[in-house]
Amino acid sequence: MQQINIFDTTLRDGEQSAGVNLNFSEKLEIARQLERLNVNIIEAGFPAASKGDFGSVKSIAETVKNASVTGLARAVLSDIDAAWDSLKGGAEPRLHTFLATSPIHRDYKLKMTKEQVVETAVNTVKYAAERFSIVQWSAEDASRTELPFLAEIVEKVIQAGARVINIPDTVGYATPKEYGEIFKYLKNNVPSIDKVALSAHCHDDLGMATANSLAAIENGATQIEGTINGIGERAGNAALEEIAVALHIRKDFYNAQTTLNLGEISRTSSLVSKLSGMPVPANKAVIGANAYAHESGIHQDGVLKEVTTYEIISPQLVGVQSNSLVLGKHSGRHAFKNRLDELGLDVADEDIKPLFTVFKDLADRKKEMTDEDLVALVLEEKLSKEQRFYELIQIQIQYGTNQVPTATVTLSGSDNQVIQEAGTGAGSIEALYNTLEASVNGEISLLDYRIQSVGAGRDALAQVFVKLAYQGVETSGRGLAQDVLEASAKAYLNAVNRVIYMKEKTEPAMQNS
Ligand SMILES: CC(=O)SCCNC(=O)CCNC(=O)[C@H](O)C(C)(C)COP(=O)(O)OP(=O)(O)OC[C@H]1O[C@@H](n2cnc3c(N)ncnc32)[C@H](O)[C@@H]1OP(=O)(O)O
Ligand SMILES: CC(C)C(=O)C(=O)O
Repeated sequence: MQQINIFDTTLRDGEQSAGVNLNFSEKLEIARQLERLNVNIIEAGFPAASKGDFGSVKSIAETVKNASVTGLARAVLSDIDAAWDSLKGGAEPRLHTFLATSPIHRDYKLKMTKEQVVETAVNTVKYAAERFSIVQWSAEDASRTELPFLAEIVEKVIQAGARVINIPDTVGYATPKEYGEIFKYLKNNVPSIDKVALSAHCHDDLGMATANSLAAIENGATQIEGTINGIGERAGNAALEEIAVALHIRKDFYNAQTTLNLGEISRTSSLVSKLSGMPVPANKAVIGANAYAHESGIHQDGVLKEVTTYEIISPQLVGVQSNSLVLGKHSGRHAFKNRLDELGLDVADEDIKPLFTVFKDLADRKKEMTDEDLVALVLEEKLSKEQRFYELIQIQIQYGTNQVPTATVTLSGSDNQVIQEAGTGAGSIEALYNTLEASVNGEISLLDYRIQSVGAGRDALAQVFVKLAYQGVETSGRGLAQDVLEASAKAYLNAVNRVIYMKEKTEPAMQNS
């Protein structure tokens, strides 16, 4: 199986993400985590860029023991000197130097002829090779470079002492087929190519960075450069976690492997996201919050029956604790029942169907049904099933800052007779409760009223608790609904029903005694 070296540039190209600025201790913390992840090479920064970069490359080189540390330098002697001064204390001083080769960069940016580009690259690689044990040379914008010229300069820098040749798709322009063909071309047209390792460095401007990196592996690359979470200049770099997991899951196809400790991926991703301030999109491959979450009923049913029906990566592989079946409006009965069982809610089989109907109705109005919602729903249904005498059919409340609040309620009472009442109050709840009191026949004193939201968010369910005295009995009631007024009405009727239920149960026994 082909061994693929992982070159992590989170601290260099990753830090080139707009808005990201990592301080010294943050860089060191990331470098230590990259060591735990077991990457092979850490590009710690661009020593000539600033004093801060110089200092952090130096201390990372001196601290990290299980990975080779490198720094970037232009084809400029003073850049190489700065890199040497920062890296020479490390175990294996290694330089990454680059010069653009494409006509656009030669003509407009560098203002150099082909000959000048070759001469500069060769001279600086020679200079670097006298100092560093390993020199990596990158042909910036290689994917937009004339192939014969690319082959020519690559051969010359190898002769000058480069040990690794990197072929960047600097602006994320290449397609996987084209990018793979560049590696194939170099393999066939550079006489000394077998003396060096070939490296791929892809950007994600067209969303093809991972695919391009894998295409390079198929065509002879043995080193892959990228960043954690794919952060980096513009649309970012290739996401290393995606490439490593793709190689692992599809080893049957790629026949290649990395040394990465895949179980550290989730931790590394969270650390980089936290310190860089770059959130990971929920749908991001491998490490997104939704990567192991199943939302729809058909998928959830499949996963419950056999997890591989819809899961090709086991979450534990990358250090994620477990998958999740998110309950919502797309969920089905299997997942619903499974979650109730997991929560230890004892629901008889015949009660699942009506409960599921209420669940779907609520889920239609909420983004996600939480465990708290389910517990509240089951308790509510159990309670109202046992003690239902008056049932709420409909309420309508009118409230305006300059008008008297008015409530209209429709209930069904014993023998399914329909009761309709209207009333007013000082506030919406009082209008509602005055009207309910008139509907249920008999005086009611409200002793306590509390409202609580179930879960967080604007779409949280409302749970209302009341304590009241009715027909000489004090009791409590609870109501759950999306709306606070509906929950209030349900809580009130729940308490009234309890009193009637208690009286019905206890009075015959009293009469017989
Ligand atoms: C594709 C990549 O990601 S490459 C890495 C990009 N990263 C960075 O640029 C971050 C660090 N950079 C910096 O801090 C600064 O740009 C520095 C310190 C390197 C240079 O700063 P300045 O001297 O002010 O130059 P400035 O950045 O404005 O322009 C870049 C100069 O380098 C030249 N240059 C660009 N690439 C190279 C190269 N590989 N080799 C030699 N010269 C180069 C440009 O042509 C330009 O030269 P000019 O001044 O003669 O026109
Ligand atoms: C310096 C090189 C490797 C680079 O970052 C690029 O071309 O994107």
